[in-house]
Formats: sequence, C-alpha cells, structure tokens
Amino acid sequence: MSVVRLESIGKSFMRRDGEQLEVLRNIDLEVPERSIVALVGASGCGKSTLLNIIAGLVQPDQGKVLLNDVPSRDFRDWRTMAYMFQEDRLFPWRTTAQNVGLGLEAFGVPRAERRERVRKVLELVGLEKFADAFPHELSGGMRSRAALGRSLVTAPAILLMDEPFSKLDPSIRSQMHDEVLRIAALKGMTVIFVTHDVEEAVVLADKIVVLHPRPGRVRETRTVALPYPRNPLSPEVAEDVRLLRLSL
Ligand SMILES: Nc1ncnc2c1ncn2[C@@H]1O[C@H](COP(=O)(O)OP(=O)(O)OP(=O)(O)O)[C@@H](O)[C@H]1O
Repeated sequence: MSVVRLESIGKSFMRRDGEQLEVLRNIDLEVPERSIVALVGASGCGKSTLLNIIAGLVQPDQGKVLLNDVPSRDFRDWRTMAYMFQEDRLFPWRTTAQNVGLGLEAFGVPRAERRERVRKVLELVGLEKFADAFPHELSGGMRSRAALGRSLVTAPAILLMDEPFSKLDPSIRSQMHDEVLRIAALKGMTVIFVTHDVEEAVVLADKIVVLHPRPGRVRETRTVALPYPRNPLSPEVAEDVRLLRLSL
C-alpha cells in the first residue's frame, strides 16, 4: 500500500512582479509503507514546496495528494504526520521534556499520559538524563535529538524532514542518521526527507527522487538496494553517490 501518493501535482506561486512562477509540474510519486524516500535536486527546484504539499501546509494548484489511498484535501489526521525542520526550533524557555511534549499538549493528552509518553521518547532518543535541561544547556547533537523526539512523541506513521541535519557536524549528522534508521525500523515509520547532501540521500533512503528544476519535475527515481547500515566510506555507497551526482 502507498502511504503517500501524489498524482499530477502542479504548483505555481505569484512573484512580486505579478508574474506566475511555475514551481512544480506534473509530479507523480508513490511512497510505500515503511520506505525512506529522499527528495533531491538543484536549489530552488521545489523540494521543500513538494514536502509542504505532502504535509498539507501548501495546497497544490493541480493534482491530488492521497494518504493511505484517501484524498487528503478534505480530511487529514494530523497525528499521522510529523514534520522536522532544518532548525531545531526548540523553545528556549521550555525544558527538553516540555519541548518534546508540545505535540501532546496540542492534542490535549492528559498530563499523566503525557509524562509517560515523553519519558519513553526521551529514552528512545537517548536524552533521558536531560529531561530537565534547557535548550542552551544542550549540545547541537542533543538539540537535534530533542527536535527528533518532539516529532516522534505523537507516534506519527510518517515523518517528514526538511534538511534536518544539514547544520550539524559530520560525525553528529552520521549519528543522527543511525538514530533515524533505528527508530524508523523500530516504529515501522515511513520517512520522506529533503536533502542537498547526496551522501545523506544514499545512506538513508531506499528510494531517491531526483527533481529537475524550472519547473520542478521528476527527472528520475532511483532505488538504493544496499543493505543497512550503510557505511558512507564503503565503495558501494561511494559508487551510488557518484551515480547520483551524475543525474543531478
Ligand atoms: N510562498 C512562496 N511564495 C512565492 N514563491 C515561493 C514560495 N515558496 C517557494 N517559492 C519559490 O519556489 C521555488 C522553489 O522553492 P523551494 O523552497 O520549494 O525549493 P527547494 O528545492 O526546496 O530549494 P532549496 O534547495 O534552495 O531549499 C523558489 O524559487 C522559491 O523562491
């Protein structure tokens, strides 16, 4: 079953000079359950716009978004999806536990249940000892773990990520890749993410969608058949990275 299906998606934005800017044209995409899909392509080719359309944050001008085969235009259960941004966007006045629990508060989950679920998620992302720390007391990697925990606390079936690790040091980024793969497998999540980093795409994704710019169209869909975990230094990963670079 496709968790997300896009059919002939098109989107234009009005530019400041009043001209229409066609950003996406005729995008079809199938995202099977439990898959990890990377959206890659030149800057400005519409990757984030496409992710925002999947998230329901932007409405397409043409085409349909189907979630579990149901058109999402009229109905969307927000709990099925979580969105992780490029910046961690933690509230500085809230502790790690309070930041992580935000989504549960928004859904009106009672306090006792919230505490328990936050505790479990903090354990999942390795922050159980930092529940009461404030964001400024956390390292970059820990902040990223907290942001991931905040996304996971509602137990989403689909995790959307827009370049969530691009600001991290390479070694921390690689730890976060391991975490995402571990948690996605454990929880049976589907992950769709945008990246500029071809190596990140090859290490994480089983399907890579290459977008062609102006307007954004699907140039190619590549399958990465390498077993997990994938070592970025291995010749197999390096070869897939080389081939992906050629198709960008
Ligand atoms: N709300 C908006 N209003 C007007 N133009 C927009 C809007 N959102 C995006 N755009 C334009 O649409 C185009 C695609 O933007 P988008 O952010 O989706 O691309 P991207 O591939 O994610 O880029 P990058 O890799 O640089 O983040 C860009 O030219 C951008 O300026």
